[in-house]
Amino acid sequence: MSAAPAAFLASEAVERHFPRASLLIPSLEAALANFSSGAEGGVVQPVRTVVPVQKYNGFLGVMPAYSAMDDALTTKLVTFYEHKKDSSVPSHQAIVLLFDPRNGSLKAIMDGSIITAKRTAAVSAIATKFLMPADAEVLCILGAGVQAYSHYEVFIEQFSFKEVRIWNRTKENAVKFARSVMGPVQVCSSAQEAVIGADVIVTVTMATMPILFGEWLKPGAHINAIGASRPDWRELDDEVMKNSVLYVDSREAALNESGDVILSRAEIFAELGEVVKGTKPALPEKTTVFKSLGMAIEDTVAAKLVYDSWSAGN
Ligand SMILES: NC(=O)C1=CN([C@@H]2O[C@H](COP(=O)(O)OP(=O)(O)OC[C@H]3O[C@@H](n4cnc5c(N)ncnc54)[C@H](O)[C@@H]3O)[C@@H](O)[C@H]2O)C=CC1
Ligand SMILES: O=C([O-])C1=[NH+]CCC1
Repeated sequence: MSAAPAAFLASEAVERHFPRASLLIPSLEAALANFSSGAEGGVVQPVRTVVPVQKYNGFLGVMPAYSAMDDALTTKLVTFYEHKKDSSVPSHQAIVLLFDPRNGSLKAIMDGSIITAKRTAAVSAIATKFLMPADAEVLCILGAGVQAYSHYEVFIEQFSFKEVRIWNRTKENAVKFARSVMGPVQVCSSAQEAVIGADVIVTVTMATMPILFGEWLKPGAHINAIGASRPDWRELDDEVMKNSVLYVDSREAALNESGDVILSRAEIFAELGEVVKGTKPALPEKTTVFKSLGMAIEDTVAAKLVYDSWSAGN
């Protein structure tokens, strides 16, 4: 007897079954808490394997995870390449494979790019809910790529900022961003101009050297640091790292993969999952950094959401 053929869910299907990042917030909060609960949480997730493709300035990441609570088993394959200016190919491409955990059969192959964009933004929204200052009014986004759009969408839905600012290395992409999203966005000519006075900052660039400097920060600001996922890459300078309370998605990953954490030698205060569980405090009155590297378990719960909706015929 052979297993039923795996379903293929292309990006349109994934989008249809996962139309808003916020749909994933409850299951992501549970997954983050389970991840930070050790063996009791039932999450098995090794630090991802990353294969450098040096000749072409690219990387292949392999991200497997199993969640006993969700009874879901996946692996994501994600490539990330430094953007060539004239490239029509996205810098990040991904697929997620969903297996039947009872027998190892492949149940589905799905586009992973939308999942990556939305689950990352949803995790940042969770961190922001806990860590942003009580009277946050100004949101600043540094970068204008895929993650900038997904973060904007969920942040505008979940919070009520009075002002949104964007800066991008290539200004025309920041202008394009401001023209294509629903609400008003102020395009800034420098990162410094965008950051000064901001309450919540999202760094979503492919920078390998700092683009955010501590001297610009408003005390009490909250930063979601999403890029710089290699041990020798930075988005934040030492002053940001040393003068903030540092939260991470995974301690183990941060100490292996994050240049911002490794090179600054900043002390990790807590995993976000510990804050969700209530075993470590959120300190929204302090200047805080959430250093996100992206976890396989986030893809697992997203793939389950998509597959369950698809198989129910929604
Ligand atoms: N933490 C997580 O879970 C995840 C993190 N990421 C990371 O988020 C970042 C953004 O990803 P996407 O939006 O998908 O990429 P993208 O290629 O769509 O956008 C990248 C943006 O960075 C800008 N940029 C490129 N080089 C730069 C430099 N040297 N200095 C300043 N800006 C620069 C580009 O102009 C563009 O606006 C990347 O670093 C990516 O690896 C991506 C997926 C998940
Ligand atoms: O979690 C993820 O998929 C990634 N993090 C950095 C590059 C891709």
